[in-house]
Amino acid sequence: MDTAAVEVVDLVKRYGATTAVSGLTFSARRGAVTALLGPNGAGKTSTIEICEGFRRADGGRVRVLGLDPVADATALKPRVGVMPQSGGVPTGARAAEWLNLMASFHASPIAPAVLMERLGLNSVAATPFRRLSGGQQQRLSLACAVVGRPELVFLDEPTAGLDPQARMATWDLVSALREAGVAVILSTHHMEEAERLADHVVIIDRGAVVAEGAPAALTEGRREVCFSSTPVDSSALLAALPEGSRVADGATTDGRHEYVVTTDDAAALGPEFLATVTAWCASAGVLAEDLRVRRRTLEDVFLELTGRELRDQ
Ligand SMILES: Nc1ncnc2c1ncn2[C@@H]1O[C@H](COP(=O)(O)OP(=O)(O)OP(=O)(O)O)[C@@H](O)[C@H]1O
Repeated sequence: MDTAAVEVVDLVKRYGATTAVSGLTFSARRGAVTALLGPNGAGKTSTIEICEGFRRADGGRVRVLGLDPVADATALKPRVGVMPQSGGVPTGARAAEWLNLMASFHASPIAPAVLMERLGLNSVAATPFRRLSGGQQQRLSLACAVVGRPELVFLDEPTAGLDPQARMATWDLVSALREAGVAVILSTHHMEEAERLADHVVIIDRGAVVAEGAPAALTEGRREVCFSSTPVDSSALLAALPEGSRVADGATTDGRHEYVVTTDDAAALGPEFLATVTAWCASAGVLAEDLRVRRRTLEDVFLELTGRELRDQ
């Protein structure tokens, strides 16, 4: 039982000339929630589908519950739940009938009625899949993924497009799975989702891991000094700060500017750094309004690592 739930080493996946995954390495613990975060096209779905045994890798090594997802697919099937990004249920299948059928394939499933209730699907129990709303389709796919009490479940963007109530119900279910000892691998674009649910976050960009750790560890010690004022000479402020500092200058609609000052060396952003910023403001005759030292969020860290610009993949 001490093997990882999922172990991915130097994974490579190509589609023709596109390298979707290029040397990706991470591992996911049993009984923990691991979130894969990354911009569109980062390679999350490709990685998940290889772990699910739906796609073959072009290089590297993947182990799921200690087994090979393709060669050992039969042994893994009853132990692993899968919620794909879309589909997975025949369009004509009625919600409750399909979930009952999925439950019948497992030795000791969760009662389908309990899942239907928990995920707010009772009112559409007799509705064919194609007539469900997008959010209802997702919730039915989630129910199908977990009904067999899997040891490991893959959830590819489980809350994309869900309303706040459905998102909360999904988060509660993921937390309950974790408490029951299930390993959950989820891909998401929601930073709050990763921060609230994940024990371990893997930030992926251009097919490789750019950072990983517990959400608190990823933001640990990362701070920035923020203030607003009339426009200042930000390059002069930068020159007064230690090497590795950065000053972001954002104009606001009322003609004032929001300044965000930070440094690459997290340990350097202490009382002296703040004093240097305020001393410079004093010398330049600048009244720094709303001055504060802010802890950086996972979203700040994510954008810093993966960039702010939209990409043409
Ligand atoms: N079947 C395919 N054929 C060709 N290219 C593909 C295929 N599937 C994915 N790709 C490409 O591989 C890259 C990675 O895609 P992937 O879906 O794995 O990323 P992702 O991180 O899941 O993205 P998103 O957040 O948008 O779902 C993208 O450039 C995508 O266009």
